[in-house]
Amino acid sequence: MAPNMASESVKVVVRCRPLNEREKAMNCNMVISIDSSHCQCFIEKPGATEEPPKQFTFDGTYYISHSTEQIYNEIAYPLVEGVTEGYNGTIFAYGQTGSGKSFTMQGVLDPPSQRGIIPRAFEHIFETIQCAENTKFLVRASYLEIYKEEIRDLLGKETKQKMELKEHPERGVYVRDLSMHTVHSVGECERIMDQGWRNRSVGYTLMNKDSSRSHSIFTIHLEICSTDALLREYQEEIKKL
Ligand SMILES: Nc1ncnc2c1ncn2[C@@H]1O[C@H](COP(=O)(O)OP(=O)(O)OP(=O)(O)O)[C@@H](O)[C@H]1O
Repeated sequence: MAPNMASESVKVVVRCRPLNEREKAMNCNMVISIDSSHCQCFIEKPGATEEPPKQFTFDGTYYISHSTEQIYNEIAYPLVEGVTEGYNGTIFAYGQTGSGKSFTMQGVLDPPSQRGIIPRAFEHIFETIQCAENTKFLVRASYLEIYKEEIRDLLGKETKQKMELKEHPERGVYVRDLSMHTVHSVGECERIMDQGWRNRSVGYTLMNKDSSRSHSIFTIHLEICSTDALLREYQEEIKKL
């Protein structure tokens, strides 16, 4: 873990992907190099070798040799651990088309080290649930897409229907009637993720032949309840009778 990372509530990390087929065919060179131990990223200006590279510092820097497993363990693990303790957490993947957002969040099955952050979070949460004593968990998932300024429920009955954005004085901003799906296992979560993924708006861009063309938000809602508290409540009710 990079120095001071544990104390930051917002961490910004950068991941560099390998050249794609199109870039290789155009004989492009890598212009990025990374010093992971100092969380630094260097960008050279192509053709200007005499100019010093531009230097940027992040909370974490990952090169083409790094796996999603490593990113999960260093960045996402503490955040998801916080969620299992009742805190809110968000992982926000940002970058131009073809930069590797889906590769990082959704991931691939092979090699296993490149499984995505979302399925790793499912596994992490269900492992916690299995080990927890005297605690009951309710896990629900929702998945929406924002495409051309319109919101769609990727897990709803009518995935093309435009949803409404609302604001509540206590709950904050929310999407009215967004479907929530109770999940009991990692497998069920994966099925829901795949189902929503198939409903996304996709298309071709010059940088990515399988571009998703939209923004999407996958949310895992976790309700945690101590069974001791439940038992006490139940005993109180019995006393009243
Ligand atoms: N770290 C990586 N290692 C190997 N291949 C990668 C890596 N990152 C991305 N790729 C490959 O690059 C291509 C584009 O990645 P991806 O679809 O994840 O981009 P994206 O940012 O989600 O794009 P869009 O916004 O257009 O949906 C994919 O073929 C993906 O497999």
